[in-house]
Amino acid sequence: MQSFSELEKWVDEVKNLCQPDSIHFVTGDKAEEKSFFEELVRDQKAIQLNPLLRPNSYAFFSDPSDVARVEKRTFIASNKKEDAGPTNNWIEPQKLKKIMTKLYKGSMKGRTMYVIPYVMGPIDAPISKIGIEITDSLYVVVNMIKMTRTGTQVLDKIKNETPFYIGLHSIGAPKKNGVIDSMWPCAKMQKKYIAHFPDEKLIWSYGSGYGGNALLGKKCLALRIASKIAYDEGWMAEHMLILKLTNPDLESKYILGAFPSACGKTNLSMLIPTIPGWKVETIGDDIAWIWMKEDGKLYAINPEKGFFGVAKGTSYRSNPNAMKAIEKNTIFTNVALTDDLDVWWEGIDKEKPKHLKDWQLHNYDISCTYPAAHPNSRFTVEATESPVLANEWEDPNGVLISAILIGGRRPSTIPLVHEALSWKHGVFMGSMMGSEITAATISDQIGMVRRDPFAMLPFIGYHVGDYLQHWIDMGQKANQEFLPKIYYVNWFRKNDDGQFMWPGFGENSRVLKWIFERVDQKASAKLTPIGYVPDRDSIDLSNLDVSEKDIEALTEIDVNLWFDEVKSIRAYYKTIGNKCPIDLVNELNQLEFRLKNYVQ
Ligand SMILES: Nc1nc2c(ncn2[C@@H]2O[C@H](COP(=O)(O)OP(=O)(O)OP(=O)(O)O)[C@@H](O)[C@H]2O)c(=O)[nH]1
Ligand SMILES: O=C([O-])CC(=O)C(=O)O
Ligand SMILES: [Mn+2]
Repeated sequence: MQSFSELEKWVDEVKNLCQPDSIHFVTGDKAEEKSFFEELVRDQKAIQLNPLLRPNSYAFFSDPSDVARVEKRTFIASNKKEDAGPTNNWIEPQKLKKIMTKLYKGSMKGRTMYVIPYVMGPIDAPISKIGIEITDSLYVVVNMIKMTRTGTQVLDKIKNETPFYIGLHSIGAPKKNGVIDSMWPCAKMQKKYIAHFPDEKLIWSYGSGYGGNALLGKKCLALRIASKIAYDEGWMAEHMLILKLTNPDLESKYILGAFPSACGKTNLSMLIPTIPGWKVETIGDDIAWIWMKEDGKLYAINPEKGFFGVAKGTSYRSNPNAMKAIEKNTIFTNVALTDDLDVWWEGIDKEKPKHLKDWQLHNYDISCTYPAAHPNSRFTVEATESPVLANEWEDPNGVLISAILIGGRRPSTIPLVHEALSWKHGVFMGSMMGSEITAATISDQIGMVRRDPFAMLPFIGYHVGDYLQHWIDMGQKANQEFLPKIYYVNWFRKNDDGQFMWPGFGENSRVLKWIFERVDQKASAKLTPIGYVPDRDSIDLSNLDVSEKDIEALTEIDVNLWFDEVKSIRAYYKTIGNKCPIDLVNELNQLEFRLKNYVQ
């Protein structure tokens, strides 16, 4: 959409369709946010945490059917089926609109309809995008306020004819007269639809109130729709963290990391190095928008303004900076509650109290054997609460990218780190990336390995083959001298007892240091069929508590396992069909050739 009058017309249409009791335009000011939380507490939708322990913080508890993104109910309704590709659910757009229009009819009865003007990206960055979300969920509103730049200044931009993207969201639970609302009203699973119309750049979401299903700026706009816009316009929207790494000589580089949901982006983006003199600061923890400037170099911005992080497993030991960020002004979803109204989850430092309320607010004591917090429990907090936010985090010029990490949960085969031989080989590595399915998505296959190219499988708004070709093309267009190097990292390799061999978290700084020094051509490496791996002297393992045997295993290349991998990638490329880039098939053939000729 292009103009304020179009916006007014759309708001009016939605009002007539969804029939809310009232309409509220979100202004984004502090007094308004405060009154929203007061209303949420008064209506028993949220619990205010103990202000002495966790000031200005609130806990929400979702319906058990509404705890994560639902990929089965997520649709890319492109005009042509072919454009959605083999990795997306597709429905003919007119048919889907018909189904959803029926559902939206009267869906906001008894509720307020909120209009949220927001911008993804610093307000003046060249690739920032304006969005308008209409929602009937106040939970969504308070989360959007923390996660995006929201408010009246965005409407001013629209009045000045800046184009914008619209998204309609309803929890799909009209209030019935005389019936008391539940704490988290939403629709049944079969009625949830997270729909994208990429040809119109339109988002319709119905029936779920959770995270990436409902905060439409995040996965729906900043990834699925933006990935399609980026493909058409020649830039990239990626599921990546952005960090700033500074060495003891105070030289800095910016590094991106694509890991699937619940695979360590937030943790890496704010880690505290265990090696002296090094520093990591955060630019973003989930999404990066990447573009090429006239100098042929690649730059990135974080389109978000906050963190929607996994709570479970977060502790002062694993991620002290996240723990500090969430000491106040935080929204928690599906965590457990202590008797004195603070939060608790599995993996937090504090010992398990004798009594808790679990994430469904049931009494929970030591006799309970199931987890008290949901594995996908989350915190929402503004980036500015982080003690390690980089100064340039909202520089509209973006930051220059030196290296791109990709990775996931692979219990075997993939070593701790290896460097791509070239950009194309790096794209090959990204294309074959696999990971165990985690609790960030509702699935009956949690724990199984699936291919997840550049951690974007659930977020590519078009054909995966075109997406991979776009990656190759971006590298070809860039100034070759300044192309970021690509690294495959794996913090999750396991030993025969099923234990992680690499301590991870702060110790990952050792790998970051090697990468930093590789970019500067200071660290050495061993050339192997799969790429460059660190040799023993080039990676800093001083004062590290890992056995010789495990270090050996972490960097070992098991040729037989790699032959299995090649076979499996070949089968996977078949599923991409004739749009699978020929360059990637060549890379696969070359990998097989190098493996056959490898003498260890
Ligand atoms: N073993 C191990 N676990 C890790 C490491 N880094 C993160 N984790 C665990 O992985 C889980 C998810 O980590 P996050 O950093 O929240 O993952 P994310 O990629 O930001 O997840 P999304 O927000 O879903 O995109 C948490 O339970 C962490 O404790 C690591 O280096 N080693
Ligand atoms: O989108 C969500 O609900 C949370 C998230 O960051 C992810 O799953 O990658
Ligand atoms: Mn994510």
